[in-house]
Amino acid sequence: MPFPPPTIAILGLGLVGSYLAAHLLFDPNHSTIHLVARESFTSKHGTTGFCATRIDGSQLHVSPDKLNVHASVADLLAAVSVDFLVVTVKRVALKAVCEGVRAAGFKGVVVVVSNGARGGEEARGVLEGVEVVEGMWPFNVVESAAGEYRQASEGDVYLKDSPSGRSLADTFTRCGLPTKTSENMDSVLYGKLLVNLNNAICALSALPLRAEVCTYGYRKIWALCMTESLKVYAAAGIHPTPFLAVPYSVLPYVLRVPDSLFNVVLSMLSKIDPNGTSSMYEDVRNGRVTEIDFLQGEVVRLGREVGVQTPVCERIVGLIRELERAGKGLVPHSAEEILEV
Ligand SMILES: NC(=O)C1=CN([C@@H]2O[C@H](COP(=O)(O)OP(=O)(O)OC[C@H]3O[C@@H](n4cnc5c(N)ncnc54)[C@H](OP(=O)(O)O)[C@@H]3O)[C@@H](O)[C@H]2O)C=CC1
Ligand SMILES: CC(C)(CO)C(=O)C(=O)O
Repeated sequence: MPFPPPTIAILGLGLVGSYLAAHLLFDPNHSTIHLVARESFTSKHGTTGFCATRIDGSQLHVSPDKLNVHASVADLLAAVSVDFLVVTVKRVALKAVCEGVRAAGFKGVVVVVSNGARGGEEARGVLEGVEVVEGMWPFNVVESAAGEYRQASEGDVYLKDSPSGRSLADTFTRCGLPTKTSENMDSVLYGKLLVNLNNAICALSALPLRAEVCTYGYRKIWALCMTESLKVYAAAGIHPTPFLAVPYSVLPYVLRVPDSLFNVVLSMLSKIDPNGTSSMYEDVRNGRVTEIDFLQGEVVRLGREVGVQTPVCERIVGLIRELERAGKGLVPHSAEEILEV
Protein backbone atom coordinates (compact mmCIF):
# COMPACT_ATOMS: atom_id res chain seq x y z
CA MET A 1 0.00 0.00 0.00
CA PRO A 2 1.36 3.47 -0.86
CA PHE A 3 2.43 5.37 2.26
CA PRO A 4 1.05 7.82 3.19
CA PRO A 5 -2.28 6.75 1.65
CA PRO A 6 -3.11 8.92 -1.37
CA THR A 7 -5.47 11.88 -1.38
CA ILE A 8 -8.03 11.24 -4.11
CA ALA A 9 -10.64 13.67 -5.41
CA ILE A 10 -13.58 12.52 -7.51
CA LEU A 11 -15.09 15.01 -9.97
CA GLY A 12 -18.50 14.06 -11.37
CA LEU A 13 -20.76 12.65 -8.66
CA GLY A 14 -23.33 10.90 -10.84
CA LEU A 15 -23.89 7.15 -11.01
CA VAL A 16 -20.32 5.93 -11.44
CA GLY A 17 -18.69 8.69 -9.35
CA SER A 18 -21.04 8.10 -6.41
CA TYR A 19 -20.62 4.30 -6.50
CA LEU A 20 -16.84 4.74 -6.58
CA ALA A 21 -16.93 7.39 -3.83
CA ALA A 22 -18.96 5.11 -1.54
CA HIS A 23 -16.31 2.37 -1.85
CA LEU A 24 -13.36 4.68 -1.20
CA LEU A 25 -15.10 6.53 1.65
CA PHE A 26 -16.31 3.34 3.31
CA ASP A 27 -12.81 2.25 4.32
CA PRO A 28 -10.80 5.38 5.20
CA ASN A 29 -7.60 3.38 5.84
CA HIS A 30 -6.61 3.35 2.16
CA SER A 31 -7.10 6.96 1.04
CA THR A 32 -8.40 10.41 1.95
CA ILE A 33 -11.34 11.35 -0.26
CA HIS A 34 -12.59 14.71 -1.50
CA LEU A 35 -15.49 15.31 -3.86
CA VAL A 36 -15.89 18.01 -6.50
CA ALA A 37 -19.62 18.06 -6.93
CA ARG A 38 -22.38 20.26 -8.16
CA GLU A 39 -25.07 21.74 -5.92
CA SER A 40 -27.44 18.96 -7.08
CA PHE A 41 -25.27 16.35 -5.27
CA THR A 42 -24.91 18.40 -2.08
CA SER A 43 -28.61 19.17 -1.84
CA LYS A 44 -29.45 15.51 -2.42
CA HIS A 45 -26.90 13.80 -0.17
CA GLY A 46 -25.40 16.55 2.03
CA THR A 47 -27.65 15.78 5.01
CA THR A 48 -28.52 12.10 4.45
CA GLY A 49 -25.40 10.54 2.89
CA PHE A 50 -25.69 7.78 0.30
CA CYS A 51 -24.84 4.14 -0.26
CA ALA A 52 -23.48 1.68 -2.82
CA THR A 53 -25.17 -1.71 -3.20
CA ARG A 54 -22.96 -4.37 -4.76
CA ILE A 55 -24.25 -7.06 -7.14
CA ASP A 56 -24.18 -9.56 -4.23
CA GLY A 57 -26.54 -7.27 -2.27
CA SER A 58 -23.96 -6.05 0.28
CA GLN A 59 -24.23 -2.34 1.06
CA LEU A 60 -21.70 0.37 1.88
CA HIS A 61 -23.31 3.32 3.68
CA VAL A 62 -21.59 6.70 3.80
CA SER A 63 -22.76 9.17 6.41
CA PRO A 64 -22.89 12.89 5.52
CA ASP A 65 -20.21 13.85 8.08
CA LYS A 66 -17.68 11.85 5.97
CA LEU A 67 -18.20 14.08 2.90
CA ASN A 68 -15.56 16.70 1.99
CA VAL A 69 -17.37 18.46 -0.84
CA HIS A 70 -15.93 21.29 -2.96
CA ALA A 71 -17.77 23.29 -5.60
CA SER A 72 -14.83 23.51 -8.04
CA VAL A 73 -11.30 22.26 -8.62
CA ALA A 74 -10.00 25.71 -7.63
CA ASP A 75 -11.81 25.41 -4.26
CA LEU A 76 -10.47 21.87 -3.84
CA LEU A 77 -6.86 22.91 -4.44
CA ALA A 78 -7.21 25.89 -2.10
CA ALA A 79 -8.13 23.44 0.66
CA VAL A 80 -5.93 20.39 0.07
CA SER A 81 -3.10 18.92 -1.98
CA VAL A 82 -4.44 16.12 -4.20
CA ASP A 83 -2.57 13.13 -5.67
CA PHE A 84 -5.29 11.81 -8.01
CA LEU A 85 -8.25 13.60 -9.57
CA VAL A 86 -10.62 10.92 -10.86
CA VAL A 87 -12.94 12.43 -13.49
CA THR A 88 -16.20 10.51 -13.85
CA VAL A 89 -18.21 12.83 -16.08
CA LYS A 90 -19.92 11.96 -19.36
CA ARG A 91 -17.56 12.07 -22.30
CA VAL A 92 -19.34 15.13 -23.76
CA ALA A 93 -18.31 17.11 -20.63
CA LEU A 94 -14.68 15.92 -20.50
CA LYS A 95 -13.01 18.72 -22.48
CA ALA A 96 -14.68 21.50 -20.48
CA VAL A 97 -13.80 19.76 -17.20
CA CYS A 98 -10.14 19.43 -18.29
CA GLU A 99 -10.05 23.13 -19.18
CA GLY A 100 -11.24 23.90 -15.63
CA VAL A 101 -8.60 21.56 -14.19
CA ARG A 102 -5.87 23.27 -16.24
CA ALA A 103 -7.09 26.76 -15.21
CA ALA A 104 -6.95 25.71 -11.54
CA GLY A 105 -3.29 24.67 -11.97
CA PHE A 106 -3.70 21.02 -10.88
CA LYS A 107 -0.35 19.20 -10.91
CA GLY A 108 -1.30 15.69 -9.76
CA VAL A 109 -2.55 12.76 -11.83
CA VAL A 110 -5.82 13.09 -13.77
CA VAL A 111 -7.69 9.80 -14.20
CA VAL A 112 -10.28 9.78 -17.00
CA VAL A 113 -13.11 7.27 -16.46
CA SER A 114 -15.45 7.73 -19.42
CA ASN A 115 -16.90 5.46 -22.07
CA GLY A 116 -15.61 5.82 -25.62
CA ALA A 117 -12.09 5.69 -27.00
CA ARG A 118 -9.50 8.48 -27.03
CA GLY A 119 -10.66 10.23 -23.85
CA GLY A 120 -7.08 10.20 -22.52
CA GLU A 121 -5.86 11.78 -25.77
CA GLU A 122 -8.47 14.53 -25.45
CA ALA A 123 -7.49 15.19 -21.82
CA ARG A 124 -3.75 15.26 -22.63
CA GLY A 125 -4.46 17.74 -25.44
CA VAL A 126 -5.83 20.19 -22.85
CA LEU A 127 -3.71 19.29 -19.80
CA GLU A 128 -0.22 19.72 -21.21
CA GLY A 129 2.43 18.50 -18.77
CA VAL A 130 -0.08 16.80 -16.44
CA GLU A 131 -0.01 12.99 -16.13
CA VAL A 132 -3.23 11.43 -17.47
CA VAL A 133 -4.28 7.85 -16.68
CA GLU A 134 -7.08 6.27 -18.69
CA GLY A 135 -9.70 4.20 -16.90
CA MET A 136 -12.45 1.85 -18.03
CA TRP A 137 -15.61 1.33 -15.97
CA PRO A 138 -17.08 -2.08 -16.81
CA PHE A 139 -20.44 -2.38 -15.08
CA ASN A 140 -23.78 -0.64 -14.94
CA VAL A 141 -24.75 1.50 -11.96
CA VAL A 142 -28.32 2.65 -11.41
CA GLU A 143 -29.87 4.81 -8.70
CA SER A 144 -32.40 2.24 -7.57
CA ALA A 145 -33.78 4.42 -4.76
CA ALA A 146 -32.90 7.95 -3.66
CA GLY A 147 -29.26 7.82 -2.58
CA GLU A 148 -28.78 4.13 -3.38
CA TYR A 149 -26.25 3.47 -6.17
CA ARG A 150 -26.67 -0.13 -7.21
CA GLN A 151 -24.27 -2.27 -9.24
CA ALA A 152 -26.43 -3.85 -11.95
CA SER A 153 -23.93 -5.91 -13.99
CA GLU A 154 -20.38 -7.26 -13.57
CA GLY A 155 -16.74 -6.79 -14.56
CA ASP A 156 -13.33 -5.52 -13.42
CA VAL A 157 -12.29 -1.89 -13.59
CA TYR A 158 -9.20 -1.20 -15.74
CA LEU A 159 -6.57 1.52 -15.32
CA LYS A 160 -3.52 2.34 -17.44
CA ASP A 161 -0.51 0.29 -16.42
CA SER A 162 1.93 2.91 -15.06
CA PRO A 163 3.32 3.44 -11.55
CA SER A 164 0.42 5.84 -10.78
CA GLY A 165 -2.16 3.57 -12.43
CA ARG A 166 -0.89 0.54 -10.50
CA SER A 167 -0.91 2.41 -7.21
CA LEU A 168 -4.51 3.61 -7.74
CA ALA A 169 -5.59 0.14 -8.92
CA ASP A 170 -4.21 -1.22 -5.65
CA THR A 171 -6.25 1.33 -3.64
CA PHE A 172 -9.46 0.59 -5.62
CA THR A 173 -8.97 -3.16 -5.16
CA ARG A 174 -8.38 -2.81 -1.41
CA CYS A 175 -11.62 -0.82 -1.22
CA GLY A 176 -13.59 -3.66 -2.83
CA LEU A 177 -13.44 -2.63 -6.49
CA PRO A 178 -11.32 -5.28 -8.28
CA THR A 179 -9.11 -3.32 -10.70
CA LYS A 180 -6.71 -4.56 -13.38
CA THR A 181 -4.14 -2.55 -15.30
CA SER A 182 -3.33 -2.60 -19.01
CA GLU A 183 -0.45 -1.14 -21.02
CA ASN A 184 -2.81 -0.64 -23.93
CA MET A 185 -5.84 1.26 -22.73
CA ASP A 186 -6.75 2.27 -26.30
CA SER A 187 -7.38 -1.42 -27.02
CA VAL A 188 -9.28 -1.87 -23.74
CA LEU A 189 -11.49 1.14 -24.52
CA TYR A 190 -12.09 0.07 -28.14
CA GLY A 191 -13.09 -3.32 -26.70
CA LYS A 192 -15.48 -1.65 -24.25
CA LEU A 193 -16.88 0.39 -27.15
CA LEU A 194 -18.08 -2.86 -28.76
CA VAL A 195 -20.07 -3.57 -25.60
CA ASN A 196 -21.31 0.02 -25.47
CA LEU A 197 -22.72 -0.24 -29.02
CA ASN A 198 -25.71 -1.67 -27.19
CA ASN A 199 -26.18 1.50 -25.07
CA ALA A 200 -28.03 3.27 -27.88
CA ILE A 201 -30.12 0.21 -28.73
CA CYS A 202 -31.16 -0.04 -25.07
CA ALA A 203 -32.10 3.67 -25.12
CA LEU A 204 -34.08 3.27 -28.37
CA SER A 205 -35.89 0.20 -27.05
CA ALA A 206 -36.84 2.13 -23.87
CA LEU A 207 -36.44 -1.21 -22.05
CA PRO A 208 -34.18 -2.01 -19.08
CA LEU A 209 -30.90 -3.62 -20.17
CA ARG A 210 -31.76 -7.21 -19.30
CA ALA A 211 -35.16 -7.16 -21.05
CA GLU A 212 -33.57 -5.51 -24.07
CA VAL A 213 -30.65 -7.95 -24.50
CA CYS A 214 -33.03 -10.86 -24.00
CA THR A 215 -34.97 -9.76 -27.10
CA TYR A 216 -33.67 -11.28 -30.35
CA GLY A 217 -34.48 -8.29 -32.59
CA TYR A 218 -32.43 -5.86 -30.47
CA ARG A 219 -29.53 -8.31 -30.14
CA LYS A 220 -29.47 -8.67 -33.92
CA ILE A 221 -29.00 -4.91 -34.28
CA TRP A 222 -26.17 -4.99 -31.72
CA ALA A 223 -24.60 -7.85 -33.69
CA LEU A 224 -24.88 -5.83 -36.93
CA CYS A 225 -23.24 -2.80 -35.28
CA MET A 226 -20.51 -5.05 -33.88
CA THR A 227 -19.81 -6.68 -37.26
CA GLU A 228 -19.50 -3.26 -38.89
CA SER A 229 -17.21 -2.08 -36.07
CA LEU A 230 -14.97 -5.16 -36.29
CA LYS A 231 -14.52 -4.54 -40.05
CA VAL A 232 -13.64 -0.93 -39.35
CA TYR A 233 -11.22 -1.95 -36.57
CA ALA A 234 -9.52 -4.49 -38.85
CA ALA A 235 -9.02 -1.86 -41.56
CA ALA A 236 -7.79 0.68 -39.00
CA GLY A 237 -5.39 -1.76 -37.30
CA ILE A 238 -7.26 -1.65 -33.96
CA HIS A 239 -7.04 -4.82 -31.85
CA PRO A 240 -9.66 -4.59 -29.08
CA THR A 241 -8.54 -6.19 -25.79
CA PRO A 242 -10.68 -9.24 -25.00
CA PHE A 243 -12.18 -9.08 -21.51
CA LEU A 244 -15.49 -10.86 -22.05
CA ALA A 245 -16.01 -14.62 -21.71
CA VAL A 246 -16.66 -14.83 -25.48
CA PRO A 247 -14.16 -13.56 -28.14
CA TYR A 248 -15.44 -10.49 -30.03
CA SER A 249 -15.30 -12.33 -33.37
CA VAL A 250 -17.74 -14.95 -31.98
CA LEU A 251 -20.03 -12.52 -30.11
CA PRO A 252 -22.14 -11.46 -33.15
CA TYR A 253 -23.02 -15.15 -33.66
CA VAL A 254 -23.85 -15.69 -29.96
CA LEU A 255 -26.12 -12.63 -30.08
CA ARG A 256 -28.06 -14.19 -32.98
CA VAL A 257 -29.07 -17.41 -31.19
CA PRO A 258 -32.79 -17.69 -30.27
CA ASP A 259 -33.97 -16.06 -27.02
CA SER A 260 -34.42 -19.37 -25.15
CA LEU A 261 -30.78 -20.39 -25.77
CA PHE A 262 -29.47 -16.86 -25.20
CA ASN A 263 -31.11 -16.74 -21.75
CA VAL A 264 -29.21 -19.89 -20.77
CA VAL A 265 -25.90 -18.53 -22.12
CA LEU A 266 -26.42 -15.19 -20.36
CA SER A 267 -27.18 -16.80 -17.00
CA MET A 268 -23.95 -18.81 -17.32
CA LEU A 269 -21.76 -15.86 -18.34
CA SER A 270 -22.96 -12.81 -16.49
CA LYS A 271 -25.42 -11.35 -13.97
CA ILE A 272 -27.59 -8.42 -15.04
CA ASP A 273 -29.99 -6.92 -12.49
CA PRO A 274 -33.50 -6.65 -13.98
CA ASN A 275 -33.45 -2.91 -13.14
CA GLY A 276 -30.12 -2.26 -14.87
CA THR A 277 -30.17 0.13 -17.85
CA SER A 278 -27.47 1.75 -20.00
CA SER A 279 -25.94 5.15 -19.35
CA MET A 280 -27.42 6.35 -22.66
CA TYR A 281 -30.88 5.15 -21.60
CA GLU A 282 -30.45 7.40 -18.53
CA ASP A 283 -29.29 10.34 -20.67
CA VAL A 284 -32.28 10.06 -23.01
CA ARG A 285 -34.66 9.56 -20.09
CA ASN A 286 -33.33 12.75 -18.48
CA GLY A 287 -33.30 14.79 -21.71
CA ARG A 288 -29.48 15.09 -21.75
CA VAL A 289 -27.06 15.13 -24.68
CA THR A 290 -25.80 11.56 -25.16
CA GLU A 291 -22.37 10.04 -25.81
CA ILE A 292 -23.43 8.75 -29.25
CA ASP A 293 -20.61 10.66 -31.04
CA PHE A 294 -18.09 8.59 -29.05
CA LEU A 295 -19.78 5.19 -29.60
CA GLN A 296 -21.53 4.43 -32.94
CA GLY A 297 -20.37 7.93 -33.99
CA GLU A 298 -16.73 6.94 -33.48
CA VAL A 299 -17.23 3.83 -35.66
CA VAL A 300 -18.82 5.96 -38.42
CA ARG A 301 -15.95 8.48 -38.20
CA LEU A 302 -13.26 5.77 -38.33
CA GLY A 303 -15.15 3.93 -41.10
CA ARG A 304 -15.02 7.06 -43.29
CA GLU A 305 -11.29 7.38 -42.58
CA VAL A 306 -10.53 3.79 -43.66
CA GLY A 307 -13.18 3.46 -46.40
CA VAL A 308 -15.53 0.97 -44.68
CA GLN A 309 -19.31 1.53 -44.88
CA THR A 310 -21.23 1.60 -41.59
CA PRO A 311 -24.94 1.99 -42.50
CA VAL A 312 -26.38 0.46 -39.32
CA CYS A 313 -24.18 2.54 -37.00
CA GLU A 314 -25.10 5.64 -39.06
CA ARG A 315 -28.78 4.84 -38.71
CA ILE A 316 -28.44 4.51 -34.91
CA VAL A 317 -26.59 7.84 -34.67
CA GLY A 318 -29.45 9.47 -36.62
CA LEU A 319 -32.15 7.98 -34.39
CA ILE A 320 -30.41 9.03 -31.17
CA ARG A 321 -29.95 12.55 -32.58
CA GLU A 322 -33.72 12.65 -33.20
CA LEU A 323 -34.38 11.69 -29.58
CA GLU A 324 -31.93 14.36 -28.36
CA ARG A 325 -33.60 17.02 -30.53
CA ALA A 326 -37.11 16.02 -29.45
CA GLY A 327 -36.05 16.13 -25.76
CA LYS A 328 -39.13 14.15 -24.77
CA GLY A 329 -37.33 11.32 -23.01
CA LEU A 330 -37.56 7.64 -23.90
CA VAL A 331 -39.66 6.70 -26.94
CA PRO A 332 -40.04 2.93 -27.46
CA HIS A 333 -38.77 1.80 -30.89
CA SER A 334 -39.31 -1.75 -32.11
CA ALA A 335 -36.32 -3.55 -33.64
CA GLU A 336 -38.02 -3.21 -37.07
CA GLU A 337 -38.39 0.56 -36.60
CA ILE A 338 -34.72 0.86 -35.70
CA LEU A 339 -33.50 -1.08 -38.73
CA GLU A 340 -35.86 0.50 -41.28
CA VAL A 341 -33.57 2.59 -43.55
N1 LIG B 1 -23.78 4.68 -15.53
C1 LIG B 1 -23.21 3.53 -15.84
O1 LIG B 1 -23.72 2.48 -15.51
C2 LIG B 1 -21.92 3.51 -16.60
C3 LIG B 1 -21.32 4.66 -17.03
N2 LIG B 1 -20.11 4.59 -17.70
C4 LIG B 1 -19.46 5.79 -18.18
O2 LIG B 1 -18.95 6.51 -17.06
C5 LIG B 1 -19.00 7.92 -17.32
C6 LIG B 1 -19.83 8.58 -16.22
O3 LIG B 1 -21.15 8.07 -16.36
P1 LIG B 1 -22.32 8.29 -15.31
O4 LIG B 1 -21.82 8.23 -13.94
O5 LIG B 1 -23.40 7.39 -15.74
O6 LIG B 1 -22.74 9.79 -15.65
P2 LIG B 1 -23.74 10.72 -14.85
O7 LIG B 1 -24.34 11.63 -15.85
O8 LIG B 1 -24.61 9.92 -13.95
O9 LIG B 1 -22.74 11.53 -13.92
C7 LIG B 1 -21.88 12.53 -14.37
C8 LIG B 1 -21.83 13.57 -13.26
O10 LIG B 1 -20.86 14.55 -13.57
C9 LIG B 1 -21.39 15.80 -13.21
N3 LIG B 1 -20.67 16.85 -13.92
C10 LIG B 1 -20.66 17.13 -15.24
N4 LIG B 1 -19.85 18.16 -15.49
C11 LIG B 1 -19.33 18.55 -14.29
C12 LIG B 1 -18.45 19.58 -13.89
N5 LIG B 1 -17.94 20.44 -14.77
N6 LIG B 1 -18.13 19.70 -12.57
C13 LIG B 1 -18.66 18.84 -11.66
N7 LIG B 1 -19.52 17.85 -11.98
C14 LIG B 1 -19.85 17.71 -13.29
C15 LIG B 1 -22.85 15.70 -13.59
O11 LIG B 1 -23.63 16.69 -12.98
P3 LIG B 1 -25.07 17.07 -13.63
O12 LIG B 1 -25.95 15.87 -13.45
O13 LIG B 1 -25.47 18.25 -12.84
O14 LIG B 1 -24.80 17.35 -15.09
C16 LIG B 1 -23.17 14.30 -13.07
O15 LIG B 1 -23.47 14.33 -11.70
C17 LIG B 1 -19.63 8.06 -18.72
O16 LIG B 1 -18.65 8.17 -19.70
C18 LIG B 1 -20.40 6.75 -18.90
O17 LIG B 1 -20.56 6.37 -20.25
C19 LIG B 1 -19.49 3.39 -17.92
C20 LIG B 1 -20.05 2.23 -17.50
C21 LIG B 1 -21.33 2.18 -16.82
C1 LIG C 1 -22.13 -1.29 -18.32
C2 LIG C 1 -22.64 -0.78 -19.64
C3 LIG C 1 -22.08 -1.61 -20.72
C4 LIG C 1 -24.09 -1.01 -19.77
O1 LIG C 1 -24.81 -0.49 -18.78
C5 LIG C 1 -22.19 0.63 -19.82
O2 LIG C 1 -21.01 0.83 -20.00
C6 LIG C 1 -23.04 1.82 -19.81
O3 LIG C 1 -24.19 1.79 -19.42
O4 LIG C 1 -22.52 2.88 -20.24
